[in-house]
Order: sequence, then structure tokens, then C-alpha cells
Amino acid sequence: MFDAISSQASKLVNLTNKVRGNYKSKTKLVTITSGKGGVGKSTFTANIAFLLSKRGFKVAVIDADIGLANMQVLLNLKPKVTLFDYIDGMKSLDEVILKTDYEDLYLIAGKSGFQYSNHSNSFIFSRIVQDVIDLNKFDIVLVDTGAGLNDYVKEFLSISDNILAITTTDPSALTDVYSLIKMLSNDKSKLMLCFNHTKSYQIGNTIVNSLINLAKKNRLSEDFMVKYIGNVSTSANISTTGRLRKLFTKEFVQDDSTRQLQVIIDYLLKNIH
Ligand SMILES: Nc1ncnc2c1ncn2[C@@H]1O[C@H](COP(=O)(O)OP(=O)(O)OP(=O)(O)O)[C@@H](O)[C@H]1O
Repeated sequence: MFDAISSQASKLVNLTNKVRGNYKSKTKLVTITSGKGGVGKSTFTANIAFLLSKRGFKVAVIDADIGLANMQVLLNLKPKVTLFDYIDGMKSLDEVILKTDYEDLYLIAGKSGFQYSNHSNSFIFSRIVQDVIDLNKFDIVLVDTGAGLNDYVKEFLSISDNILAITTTDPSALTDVYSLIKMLSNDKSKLMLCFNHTKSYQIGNTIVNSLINLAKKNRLSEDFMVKYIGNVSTSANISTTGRLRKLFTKEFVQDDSTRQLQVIIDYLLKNIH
């Protein structure tokens, strides 16, 4: 299934490239996902976006968690327009790119309670990502996918080469991450992986090595690389700021968790293309 979606996606990208000629946007795309729900994916996305903007990059977040969008809560916005208004042709792209209270940080909001069946899966969602890239206005676009591996998530993954997965050490989260690895190994070159609710960097490293060994044992593609890029501890400041619609990386600059996320940003900036 992913193969089919992926080959459909690359056809679409080739077609768009032809129309665009040799023009290449400066915008880099990073897609943030998780196998299991509730592991902290949206919290990571919002705070990574903020830290990137503080480092001087112009950043747009696309809330692609179709049906369960909550990025607007973390970024403290009450959007009247969402990506669906653009997809349905009711608003222009500029009209759905919302300025947040944070300098150089923009949001294209999703919509909670959206019914999957309203839109058939025909690459209408991921096209907005390509259109934002084509604007050539942002340095980095972060796409926050839903949890799990439904067709919408697969669609967003298929158009991205920089994929970051968030997991915890929980066995069910690891099982889901391994399913993600298995799927991506068919036609991607790498997955960046980081651990939330994980105090020690070393624990994450040990688990990633076990996942790599399992992949070898199951003869997944040898060209596919899983790259461990860091960990974030459990912190009461993270849950509290989330509840207050604030960002822990802004409110608690010196916290361990903020420093840990900065390490992840360092890796991202050196390795995304
Ligand atoms: N390291 C952490 N320490 C303490 N609380 C955390 C941490 N990471 C996330 N949380 C809290 O866990 C909850 C779930 O986080 P979040 O909404 O980011 O997860 P998610 O993976 O995006 O969930 P979903 O699958 O529903 O989109 C939130 O209340 C958040 O504040």
C-alpha cells in the first residue's frame, strides 16, 4: 500500500517539477510523526518550530493531524481558517498561513473533528505541503502528521525525505515504531528517531541499536538507516506549559528538557536537506 502511495507521490512531484522547470525552493521539509498516539509528537513539533525560529529561521508548521488537530492550542491561536479552506478552494494559501505571537513562526491549522470520509485520499492534503514549499518564503516547513499509519499519514510521509519519529520506551510505542521502520525501509533512505519521556541518552541509544539489529535479522533493506538523534526527559514544566497554551522551550530556557531539545535541533540542522 505504501509502495503504491509512494509511487503515486513521486509521479506527482515529477510532474510538478516539470511545470516548475529547474526552479528549486530554499524551503526544507521535515515531517514529524509517531507510531503510537500521545507520545509527545505535537509538543515536540511546536517547540522544535519555536527553537528553530529563535535560531533565525522562518518556520511554518502544517498541522496535518487530520481529524485530531491541536497545534493551534500549543501555539495559542484560535484559527477561523484551516488547511481545509485552502483545499476546498475557499481561501488562498496566504489567507490560511497564520502568524503566531512568536516572531518568524507561522501555522497552517488543521481541524478537529474532521470526518475522514468527506475527502477521498487523492493527494489533496499533501499538495498543500508542496504549495507552501513552492512559495519559497520559509526556511523550514514542519509537518505534524497524525499518529499511526493510516493513508493520510502515509501520504504525508511519502513526499518527505526528512522524517523524524517521536517515541517513548513503552513496548507498544516501540512496536509501532518498528512498523514505521519496516514500511519506510521499502523506499526511504533514513529515519531520524528521538525518545520522549526518557531521562538517559544512553537508554535511547541502546534501544535504537536493538531496533537496528531486529531490522537486520528481518532482512529489511541494508540501505535504510535509523539514526538516533536525542532524548527528552519527563518534566512537569512540559505538561504545565502545554495546559497553559505556552511553550516550555520559551518559558524554561534553562531546563534540562529544553537543552535536550536543542541537541535534537543541532542534529536536524546539520542533516536535513
Ligand atoms: N516530556 C514530557 N514531560 C511531561 N509531559 C509531557 C512530555 N511530553 C509530552 N507531555 C504531555 O503529554 C501529553 C501528550 O503530548 P502531545 O499532545 O504532544 O502528544 P501527541 O503524540 O501529539 O498526541 P496525539 O497522538 O494525540 O497527537 C500532553 O499533555 C503533553 O503536555
